[in-house]
Amino acid sequence: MPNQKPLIRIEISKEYLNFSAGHFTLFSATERENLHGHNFQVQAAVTTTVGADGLAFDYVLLKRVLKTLCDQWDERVLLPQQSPYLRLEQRDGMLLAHFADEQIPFLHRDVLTLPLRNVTIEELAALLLARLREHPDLASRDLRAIELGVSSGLGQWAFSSWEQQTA
Ligand SMILES: Nc1nc2c(c(=O)[nH]1)N=C([C@H](O)[C@H](O)COP(=O)(O)OP(=O)(O)OP(=O)(O)O)CN2
Repeated sequence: MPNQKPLIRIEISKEYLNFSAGHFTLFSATERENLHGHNFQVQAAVTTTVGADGLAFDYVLLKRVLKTLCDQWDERVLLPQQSPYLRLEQRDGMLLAHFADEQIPFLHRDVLTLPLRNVTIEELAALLLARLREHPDLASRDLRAIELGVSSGLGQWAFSSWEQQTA
């Protein structure tokens, strides 16, 4: 067995890693929730190696990246760009969301569209994981696995995970 460095899992779950956002879940081409909001909570765990100095990497860096990502979504209504049920249209300085026979207007300052099929905790977790993975501050880290969780309320989480494929 080659001399492999020990792996360690570092978990970050801080109260301030959250974002308050509005959304509505789309259940079909004709059924959706009313617009409402959650205080979404975020947590993450990374699996990495530990150096000869007993340090994996300064996890403050991970907390900073997670906070930056949360802040980007905070205090906005989140809309999916890739839903099969929702069409987004720019008209008269507004963003119109077309759903079934409804036209839902939003001011640009209040809304953020995301490359998602639906604004669900599972889709939000997957997108946050992708953005964490591609963040330049983490690119040089020897990350072997990442798990990212998003919660829409106490006791309900979705976790998206990535693991380095061994050759
Ligand atoms: N698979 C998913 N299903 C649902 C999601 C989701 O993200 N993924 N989201 C919702 C809604 O956002 C809904 O607002 C959540 O409803 P609810 O469970 O009632 O939320 P509460 O925090 O109020 O939970 P309580 O059990 O009522 O305390 C629905 N489905």
